[in-house]
Amino acid sequence: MTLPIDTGPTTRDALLTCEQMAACDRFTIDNGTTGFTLMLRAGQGAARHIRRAFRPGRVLVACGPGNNGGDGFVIARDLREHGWDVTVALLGAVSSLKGDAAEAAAHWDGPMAALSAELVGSADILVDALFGAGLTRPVEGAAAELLARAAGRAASGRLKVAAVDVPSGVHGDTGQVLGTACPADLTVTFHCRKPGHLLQPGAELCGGVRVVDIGIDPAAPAMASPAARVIAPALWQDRLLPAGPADHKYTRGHVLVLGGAMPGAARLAARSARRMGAGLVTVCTPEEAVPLVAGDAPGLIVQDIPYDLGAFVSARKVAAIVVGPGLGTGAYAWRLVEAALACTLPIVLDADVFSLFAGRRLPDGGPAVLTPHGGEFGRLFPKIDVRESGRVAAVSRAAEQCGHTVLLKGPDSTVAAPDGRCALLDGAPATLATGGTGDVLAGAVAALLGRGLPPFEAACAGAWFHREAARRLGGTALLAEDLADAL
Ligand SMILES: NC(=O)C1=CN([C@@H]2O[C@H](COP(=O)(O)OP(=O)(O)OC[C@H]3O[C@@H](n4cnc5c(N)ncnc54)[C@H](O)[C@@H]3O)[C@@H](O)[C@H]2O)[C@@H](O)CC1
Ligand SMILES: Nc1ncnc2c1ncn2[C@@H]1O[C@H](COP(=O)(O)OP(=O)(O)O)[C@@H](O)[C@H]1O
Ligand SMILES: [K+]
Repeated sequence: MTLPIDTGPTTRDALLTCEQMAACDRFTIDNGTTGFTLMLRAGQGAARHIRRAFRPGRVLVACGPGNNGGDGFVIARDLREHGWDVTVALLGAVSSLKGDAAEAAAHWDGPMAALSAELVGSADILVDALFGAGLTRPVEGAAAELLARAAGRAASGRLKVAAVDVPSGVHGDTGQVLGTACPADLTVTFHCRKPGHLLQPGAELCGGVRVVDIGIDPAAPAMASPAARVIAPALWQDRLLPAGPADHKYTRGHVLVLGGAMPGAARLAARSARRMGAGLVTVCTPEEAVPLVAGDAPGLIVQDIPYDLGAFVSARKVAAIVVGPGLGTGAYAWRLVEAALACTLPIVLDADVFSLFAGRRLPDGGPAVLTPHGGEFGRLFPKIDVRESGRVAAVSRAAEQCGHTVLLKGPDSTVAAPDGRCALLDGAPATLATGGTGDVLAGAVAALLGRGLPPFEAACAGAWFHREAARRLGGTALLAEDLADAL
C-alpha cells in the first residue's frame, strides 16, 4: 500500500475553493491517476507530517463519512505501521462508506469504535479526519461533542490535534466555522492551501499549515484561475523597479497627502510614503496645522490646501494622492474628496472617506485603491455581508461594484480588483492592531501607485511591505511611527 510520495511544500501561491480543488482531483483522475492513489498520497503525506510534528502516543483518528475520513484510515494505517498505538473512531457505519473511503477502510485492520466523545479522554493525539472540503452543514451531534471535548483537553495541554485538510467545521472557502471546530496544532492540506487556511477564524484554528503535493495534474483548468492568491512579491516585483541613474524625484513619484481634522494621520501617511520610496511628498493641510505637520520633517513639503487643486497637481507633477486619514467628515472634507477625485490621478481613499460616502456611489475619478477596515467596509457597502459570503466573495463583489481595487484590512487582509483578481495576506502580526498603522498603510500604497504600480499590485505590495515591517519590529507594542520608519 506504500506509494512514492512527495510531501515537499508546493511553491504555488494559488488558493483554490473546495469546488476548484474537487475539479482538480477529477481532472487528474480523468487523466489516469486513480482517486485511491490520490488518497494514499494525501494520507501518507499527512501521516509523515504528523510523525514529524508529534512524539508517538495514543492516537485517536476520528473519521467522517466521506473522503476526509478515507484519508484518516490511510493515516491510521501508516502510523500503526510505524509502531504507534492507533484507534479509529468512525462516524456512521463502515458499510455506509463509499468508493475510495470504503477501500481505505478495508485496509484498516486495527481497533475501531463508533465515534463518541468519551474516546478522546484516553488519547494523546487526535487526528481530525471528520470533514474536509465536503462540509455542507454545521457540525452537530456526536462529531460536535467529540470536537468540543477535544478542544477542552487540548486547552489543558493533554491532547495534540492534527487536522486533515482543514479543522473539521471550518469552511475551506471562507474560514468560517459551521457549528463547532477544534483548534489544531497542525493542519495538513493537499496540493495547495484554500482561502479558509488564511481567513479568520479558520487561520487561527489551523495552527501550522503544511501542504502535501499529491500529484495533481498541473494542466487542471482551475489552476489558471484560482479563487485567490497568497500576497507575495511575485505579484509585483517585475513592475517595481529600484531607482536607476536616469531617475529624478518626479520619476520616483510625487505623492500628495491631503490632511484635515487630525494632522497626525497625514504625518504618518506622509512619512510612510517617503520610506516607501516616493520621490517627493507634499502634505496639503488646513493652514493652522501647517507648522505642526512641517515640525520635525524638513524633507517634507507642507502647505495649506490650494484653492485650485487640479491646477496644483498638474503644476507640481503629482503622481498619486492619498485622502482620508485624519480628514474629518464636515463640508470641508467632502469638498476636498470631490476635488481630489476630480484630479483623476491614482488615489488612495481611506478612513473618513468611507463615512462621507456611506452607502453611496463614489464620484468618478482616477484609478483608486480603497483601504477600509471591517467597520468602514460595512458603511460603504451596506448590502454586502462579509460574514455570510466570506471575504473573498465579499471584497470581490465590492471591487466589481465600485470599479476600484478594494483592500479590506484586518488580521486577514483581502485585496480584490474589479477584474476578478483576489489576493490574501498571510500571517500579519497582531501587533498591527494599534492606532495609526492604517495611515501608514495608506501612505505606503500611495507611494507604490506613484512609483507606477497599478492599483491591485500597489495594494498587495503595500500590505506585504507593511506586514514585513511589523514582523521586523517584533515586540509586543508597535508604534505606527516606528512602523513607517521600518518600511
Ligand atoms: N480524490 C479526491 O477527491 C481526494 C479527496 N481528498 C480528501 O477528501 C476530502 C473531501 O472529501 P468529500 O468530498 O468526500 O467530503 P468530506 O469527507 O469532507 O465530507 C463529505 C461527507 O460528509 C457529509 N457531511 C458534510 N457535512 C456534514 C455535517 N456537518 N455533519 C454530518 N455529515 C456531514 C456529507 O454528506 C458527505 O457524506 C478532502 O477534504 C480531502 O481530505 C484527498 O483524499 C485527496 C484526494
Ligand atoms: N489583529 C490584527 N492582526 C494583524 N493585522 C491587523 C490586526 N488588526 C489590524 N491589523 C492591521 O492594522 C492596520 C490597521 O488599520 P486601521 O484599522 O485603519 O487603523 P488606524 O485607522 O488606527 O490606522 C491594517 O493594516 C490592518 O490590516
Ligand atoms: K478535517
